[in-house]
Amino acid sequence: MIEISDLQLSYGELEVLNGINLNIYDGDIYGIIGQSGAGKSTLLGCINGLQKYESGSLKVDGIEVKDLKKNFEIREFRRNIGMIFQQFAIIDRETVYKNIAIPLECWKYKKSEIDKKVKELVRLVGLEEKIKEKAKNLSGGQKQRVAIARALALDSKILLCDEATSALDPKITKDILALLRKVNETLGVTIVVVTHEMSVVKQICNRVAVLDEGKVAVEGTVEDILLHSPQVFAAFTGEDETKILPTEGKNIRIVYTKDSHPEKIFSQLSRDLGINYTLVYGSMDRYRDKLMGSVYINVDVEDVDKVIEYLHMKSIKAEVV
Ligand SMILES: Nc1ncnc2c1ncn2[C@@H]1O[C@H](COP(=O)(O)OP(=O)(O)OP(=O)(O)O)[C@@H](O)[C@H]1O
Repeated sequence: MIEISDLQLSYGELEVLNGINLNIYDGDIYGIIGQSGAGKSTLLGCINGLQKYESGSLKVDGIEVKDLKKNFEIREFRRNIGMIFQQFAIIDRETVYKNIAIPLECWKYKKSEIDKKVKELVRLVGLEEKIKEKAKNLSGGQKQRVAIARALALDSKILLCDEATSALDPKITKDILALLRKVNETLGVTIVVVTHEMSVVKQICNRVAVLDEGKVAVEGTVEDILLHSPQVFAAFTGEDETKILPTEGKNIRIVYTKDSHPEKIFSQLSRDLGINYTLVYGSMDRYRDKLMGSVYINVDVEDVDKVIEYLHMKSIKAEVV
């Protein structure tokens, strides 16, 4: 578990982390999203001990990271934390095999163990056929697969991803995110994903923190935020749905959840209540494997209470916006 409380870090006058509080639980795929300069990479650097925070606490499995002083303590600590980057950071002139073997060689594993582990990992990341290929001859997506395999070579329990898909096209991004999900599900690795892309959060994260000017602006499960306060994400998607709603009458947001698909209600609503309404706008999203979203309807001011009461009676989530 990663426990962060009141974390502060400045570069000279610039306060980059300004009281960060969040917990990342074992098995999470945790998204840290924010605009450029919000402090996301700095926070990742604190988690793996590369950045020294000034005050507050950051514990990984109970170990206060800033208390690690001796080289061997730091090395042992980092062994459990793999990291991947936007630009892959693998050695182009070496083969796929060698790139994955390097951390194992550094830790003086036996040749036979290295061989077994590297072969297991290339299978996991789907690169068996490229095992002898030089990294420079690989595509971006394949390079990121090598980087993931290398990051997991020492059986890391935590994988930190710093904009790991930002240099990839959408289809390859999807494949890499699916691979990260497989790593999380099959190996139980906790994954922390730093990104400025909402689509990345929606595809794989279970929890998310929105970082703004060195503070956590919002934190919670992605599902809850998508359902209850999607406007939080508007800055990242560029789609603030509430801006296009009519200014007359009252707008009601009806939410699709994993348990309720309210489409049937649209034909019944007018009939049962004897009122008119306008279907204004709807947006559907995939969140991991589910379809989620909301539909906005516009009703006359005098009808709003009975519409809300009716929807709630039918166990449909709805609110006036
Ligand atoms: N070594 C450093 N010295 C001085 N300032 C720094 C240093 N590293 C980062 N900064 C500044 O700290 C702020 C936060 O940087 P950081 O890289 O953590 O943000 P970020 O949210 O990851 O941004 P991006 O998405 O652009 O990578 C930025 O204003 C950056 O210019």
